[in-house]
Amino acid sequence: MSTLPLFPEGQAGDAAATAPDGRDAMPPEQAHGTRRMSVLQELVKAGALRTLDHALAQSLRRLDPDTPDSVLAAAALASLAVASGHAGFDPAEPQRLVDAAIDWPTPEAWAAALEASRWVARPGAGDAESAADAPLVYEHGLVYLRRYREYERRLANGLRRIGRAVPHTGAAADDADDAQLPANLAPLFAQLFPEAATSDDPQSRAAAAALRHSLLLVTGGPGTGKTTTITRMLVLLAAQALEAGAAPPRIALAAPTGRAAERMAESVRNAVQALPALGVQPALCAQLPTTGTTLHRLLGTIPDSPRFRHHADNPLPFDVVVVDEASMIDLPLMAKLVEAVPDGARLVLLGDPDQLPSVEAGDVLAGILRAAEATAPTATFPARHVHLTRGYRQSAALDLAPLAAAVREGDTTSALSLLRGGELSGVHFHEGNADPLRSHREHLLAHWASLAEASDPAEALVRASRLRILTAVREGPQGARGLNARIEDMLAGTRRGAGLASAASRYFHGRLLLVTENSYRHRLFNGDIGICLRDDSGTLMAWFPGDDPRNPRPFHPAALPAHDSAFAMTVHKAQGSEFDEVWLVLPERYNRVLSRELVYTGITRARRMLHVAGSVDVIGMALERYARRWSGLGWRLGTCT
Ligand SMILES: Nc1ncnc2c1ncn2[C@@H]1O[C@H](COP(=O)(O)OP(=O)(O)OP(=O)(O)O)[C@@H](O)[C@H]1O
Repeated sequence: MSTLPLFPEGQAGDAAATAPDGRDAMPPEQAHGTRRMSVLQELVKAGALRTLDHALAQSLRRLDPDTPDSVLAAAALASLAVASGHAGFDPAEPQRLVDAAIDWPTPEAWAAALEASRWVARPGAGDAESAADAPLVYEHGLVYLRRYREYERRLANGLRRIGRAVPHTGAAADDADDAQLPANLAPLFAQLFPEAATSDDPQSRAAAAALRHSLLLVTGGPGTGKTTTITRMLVLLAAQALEAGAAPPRIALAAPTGRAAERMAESVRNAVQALPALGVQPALCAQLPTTGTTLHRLLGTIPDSPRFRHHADNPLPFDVVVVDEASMIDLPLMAKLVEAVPDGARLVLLGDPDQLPSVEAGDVLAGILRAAEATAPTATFPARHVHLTRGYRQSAALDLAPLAAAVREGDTTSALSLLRGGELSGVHFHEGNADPLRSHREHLLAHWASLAEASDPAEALVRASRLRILTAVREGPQGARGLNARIEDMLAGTRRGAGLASAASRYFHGRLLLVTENSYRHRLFNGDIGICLRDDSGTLMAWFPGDDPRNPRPFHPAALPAHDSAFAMTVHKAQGSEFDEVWLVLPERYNRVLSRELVYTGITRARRMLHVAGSVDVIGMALERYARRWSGLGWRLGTCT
């Protein structure tokens, strides 16, 4: 059997060398007169497949013309599933992926065809590698592209390895009570967590668990103290090493995007500054890291390669790896991260599980959490999970918590009555308003025009984060693309001496940019935001944040990786960022991407003021939908069915 060059890693979109010809051979089912059109043909006709998905099915058929139509369709759908955020495709619920009227095979017939196919591997056990010559894997009810099945398997194995190991520093992970601290740390613990003495304080529970366990999950909404807790936990680990006469722990702080890494480092610095007031010695505080890095930088990108310098055979040189915004990490990246964590090191994942899962194959954090919930710490998946619920960042200006809770729970009645009631400070509902660019033109335009007047690029980037339009969709009248085009026209009209003609020039002084692909060469990553401004010599450059926030890095606009404008951006792209004032603009009609996670993620990006523009019907439909993803991770971790 020939091995197919399917889906070069990280370049799924480029692999579509074959354009769909729309002429699918007559499927065996049709030859027997049972259906008029093959499932694959129906999918193509419905416009459900991407070129790449169809090309995969076509290559299988070229290699073996007898491949049943249902297997070809399953291959195309497994490919489409990854692009829709799933790890694999469930043939028992195809309408969850494609909601066109398709004459689907019965789950039984589909399963039988998959089981009999030469293209489909059926590994004997969840942790066994699947045969390299079969491009698909059918396992535990899901059809996977082999590569993604392998990522899932490697991730599960890696998590188990980390969780079972005895941490380098600290007490062994055993079944003793987490709250039982090493006696010599008790005084410091009491200083760090004064509330633990009088109440059941989940922050202190998380820190105590971290002393005993190598794999810790700390979750909670914005401002619930995840970073503060972890900073205090790191103090405990540093103190423990000091007492034992060991070297200080080597600690890495990382996040999936540069922006999130920066925010995390800033929160850690703030938390460290508060430590002396709690009586912590400055010498201990000095051992904590003050900078964060992206996961890509941590793992060491190799130019033009999806592989990293650090992996199982060249692990990261750290004893503790703390990763923020873990809900944004997709399956391939999480698998690579986990494999690069050395034996005996700790991995701490922080995140908000109610946010949107990663756009790419994911729901990884949710899968890990489900497994951690379902198991005792000594079982097959020894992870500790602490969920923080009390919000500490109560801004007097913005009373978001009640609305965020209603949205998170899908409680449409409460969410709408809170929005309409107008009593939450800082929250403004523009019911039925489909065009805030028109209704609030002056206010919005004044903000964008001010970017071009900043004294330097660093100041312009700070100003840029003061206001952002967030959209659910990219296309359509309420989509980021159309709004950006209109905003650019509006700005062109305001520029002195500039007629509309200058709107045609793509790059202009004050244009906000959003990078839409990872470029390891530029060290620019999907979601990074920059601004076009003229430098001292009058040359227009694109400025992006660097390691030092005071010194953004200039790039020639023509040399940038793929990018869009960023005056308006999708909620997906805004994950990990916060803005003083958020305008969440919802589409006029229901769209598949709407879900309660999307609305939750969108509204929780606001720091001081939130505007929601949309209809009651669309909000209601969004809150009814839960962005559940197909994943075998929970099952693979040995606990879920
Ligand atoms: N136990 C506590 N007592 C008082 N203030 C606290 C406590 N824990 C956290 N805070 C404060 O709450 C704010 C938010 O904390 P922190 O940044 O740790 O939250 P977070 O969950 O990491 O937030 P985000 O999700 O935005 O990253 C900070 O100002 C912090 O000082």
